[in-house]
Amino acid sequence: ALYTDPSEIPTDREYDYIVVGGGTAGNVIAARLSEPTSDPKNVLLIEAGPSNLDFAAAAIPFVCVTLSPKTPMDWNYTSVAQPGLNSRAIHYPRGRVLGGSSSINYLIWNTGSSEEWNRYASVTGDHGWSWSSVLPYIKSIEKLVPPADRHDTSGQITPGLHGTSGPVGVSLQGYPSSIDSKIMKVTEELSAEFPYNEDMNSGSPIGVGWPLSSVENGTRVSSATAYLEPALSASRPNLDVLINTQVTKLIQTGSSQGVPTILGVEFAQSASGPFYRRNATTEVILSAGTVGTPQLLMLSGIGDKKALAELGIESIVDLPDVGQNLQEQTAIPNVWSINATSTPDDIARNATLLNELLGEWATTQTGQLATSPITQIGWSRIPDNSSIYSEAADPSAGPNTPQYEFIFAEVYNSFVAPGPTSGHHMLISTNLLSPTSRGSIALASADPFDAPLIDPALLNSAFDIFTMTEAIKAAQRFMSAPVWDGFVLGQYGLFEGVTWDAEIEKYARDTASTVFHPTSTAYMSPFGASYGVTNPDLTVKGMRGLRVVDASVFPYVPSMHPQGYVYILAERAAELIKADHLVWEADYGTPAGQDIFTKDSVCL
Ligand SMILES: Cc1cc2nc3c(=O)[nH]c(=O)nc-3n(C[C@H](O)[C@H](O)[C@H](O)COP(=O)(O)OP(=O)(O)OC[C@H]3O[C@@H](n4cnc5c(N)ncnc54)[C@H](O)[C@@H]3O)c2cc1C
Repeated sequence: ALYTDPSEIPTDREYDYIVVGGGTAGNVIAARLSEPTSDPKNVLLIEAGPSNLDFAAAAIPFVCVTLSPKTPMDWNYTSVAQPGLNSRAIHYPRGRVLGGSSSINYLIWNTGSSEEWNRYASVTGDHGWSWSSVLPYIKSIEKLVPPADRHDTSGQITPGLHGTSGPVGVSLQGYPSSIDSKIMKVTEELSAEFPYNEDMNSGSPIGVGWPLSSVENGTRVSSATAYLEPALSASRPNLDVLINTQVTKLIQTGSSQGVPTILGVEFAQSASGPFYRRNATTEVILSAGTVGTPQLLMLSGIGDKKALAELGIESIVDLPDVGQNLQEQTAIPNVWSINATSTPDDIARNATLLNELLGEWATTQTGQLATSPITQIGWSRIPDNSSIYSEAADPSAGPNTPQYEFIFAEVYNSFVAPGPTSGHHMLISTNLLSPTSRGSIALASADPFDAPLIDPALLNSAFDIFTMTEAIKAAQRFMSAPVWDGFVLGQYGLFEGVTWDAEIEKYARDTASTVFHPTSTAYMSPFGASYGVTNPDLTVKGMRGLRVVDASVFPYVPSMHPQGYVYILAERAAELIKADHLVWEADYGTPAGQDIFTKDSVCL
C-alpha cells in the first residue's frame, strides 16, 4: 500500500527489508524483493519526496528540461563555489520524488561501453560486473518499442542488440527535426572524424547516431512507472511504500564479534518531527543516490571518524572514503544561429503553440512533446598523440570508450544566459565524460534536514579543461562541414566570436555546468580492500545488515548517460540480495548457477 504519513504504517508488520529512497535503483529493489514467491518477503520503501503521479509534466518527454532546477520534484541543491568555473556555484538537480532522478531526467538511454564494465569487474575483483555478465540484464530490462511518430527506424538502430519484453520501454526519437539529415550528412562528409554508429548501445559507442530514450507511447518511463506502479497496482500485501518522509539516520541494532549490525532506520517528515523508527529483520538497502547516500551514512556515524567527531557525530565504522571520490561530468551548450523558419525555440515563446502541442500530447501522446528535445548524440576522444598525455594518463576505460560527447538539439539553451526572444538555433552540448577531477559530498552540520556540501569539482584539472577545449573545437569542426553552408549563420550568444584556445577556455569556465551524473561517493572495492566503501556485492564494509544500491557505488563515472547502468546495477543487486538471503537463512551454500563472488562470512 502507499502511505503518506509515517503514523499510517502498520505497527504489527515485520519488514524483512527496508529500502531507503524510492529513486531509480530503490524502486527496482523494492519491486523485485516483494515479488510473489512461496515465501514472500515484507518490504518497506521510504521516499523523501512526493508521488510522481502528482506532476503531469513528469510524463511529457519534451518538457523534461522544466522539471529542474528549483521545482517541487528536485532537492534544489546548489554546489559549493567551483574554482574550475571561475568560482561560480551551480544548481545541482537531484530527483526528490518517486522514481528519483529517473522521474526528472532527460531520458537518454545508454547501457555502456564494454570496456568500462570490464574495468568495473577488474577493479572490484568481481566478474559479475563484466560486460558479458551484465549483457543478459540489459536484454531483460529493455523493451524496444516504436518511436512516438512510428517512423521507419531501419538503419537507425540494431534491433537484435535490444530486449523486447522488459519493464523499461525505450524508443528512438519520435519527431523529425530540420537538422536530422544534415547531421547524418556530416557523418559522410567528415566520416574520418565523425563516423556514423548505427547503435551506440552495442558496447562500442564511438561515433554519431540516433539515441534511445526511456519513452514508451510518447510518455516518460521511470523506475516509478516501470517497476513500482505495477507492483503497487498488483496490490501486493507485502509491499508498503511511505512517501513525503525522509530517513534521518541508520541505527545500529547489535553487534557480533565486534562487527556492528545496522538494521534500524529513523525517519521524519520535518526537522521538528515526530521521529519514527523501524527495524528490518534481514537487510536495510540504502538507495538515496550519490548525494543522499553518503550524507545518510555520515549522519549515522559511518564515514571519516575525525571529520564526524568535529560535528559531534559518534563513529560506528571509520570509513574515510564515504563522500569522497565524487565524479561528475561537465556540460556546455554551444549554440549556433540557423536559417530555419521554425524550431522548438518557438514553443517557449508562443503560449498558443504550447497549448496546441499540450492538447495533442494529452489526446494522442504524439507530436513534438512526445519526444525529448535531443535529436542525435556523438561520442568521441581526443587524439592519441594529444600533448596532455605528457602530464596526465588517459582516465577513460580504454580506446573504444568516449572521453567526450556531443548532444545535438534544434533549440537554444544556456546555463547562464536567458533565451533570446527571436531567431532560431541549434546546439551541440559538449560534455566531458571521463574527468580526472575528484569532488566530494560533506556534511554541513549534523542536522539531517541541512543540505550537504556538494563539490563536483568541475573542470578542476589540466586534463579536464584540455579535453573540454578540444571537444568545443571538434564541435566547431563538425559545424564547418559543407552541408551547413547557407543554413548555419554563426556561433551565437556567449559563444559568438569564441575561436582561439584561450577564449574557448574562458568561455568554458564562464558557461559550463553539470551533466547531472554524479557517482562514486560510496564506491565499490574488492573484499578486504583498505579503501572504498562497498564490497562488490554492495554490502557496506565493516558491518552487517546494510547494502548500498545506487549510482554512488560505481568505481568510475559511467562514460555514457548513467540511468541504464543504474537499472542494471539494481537488477543484479536484487539477485545478489535474494541469493544471500537464501544462503544466510538456510545455509544452502551458493545456489547452483548463481555467480556469487566468494566472500568471508563477515562480509568486511
Ligand atoms: C536533470 C537530470 C537529467 C538527467 N538526464 C539523464 C539522461 O538523460 N540519461 C541518463 O541516463 N541519466 C540522466 N540523469 C542521471 C540519472 O537520472 C541518475 O544518474 C540516476 O537516475 C541516479 O539513480 P539513483 O538511484 O542513484 O538515484 P536517484 O534516482 O536520484 O534516487 C535517489 C532517491 O532517494 C531519495 N532520497 C534521498 N535521500 C533520502 C532520504 N534521506 N530519505 C528518503 N529518501 C531519500 C531521493 O528523493 C530519490 O528519490 C539525469 C539526472 C538529472 C538530475
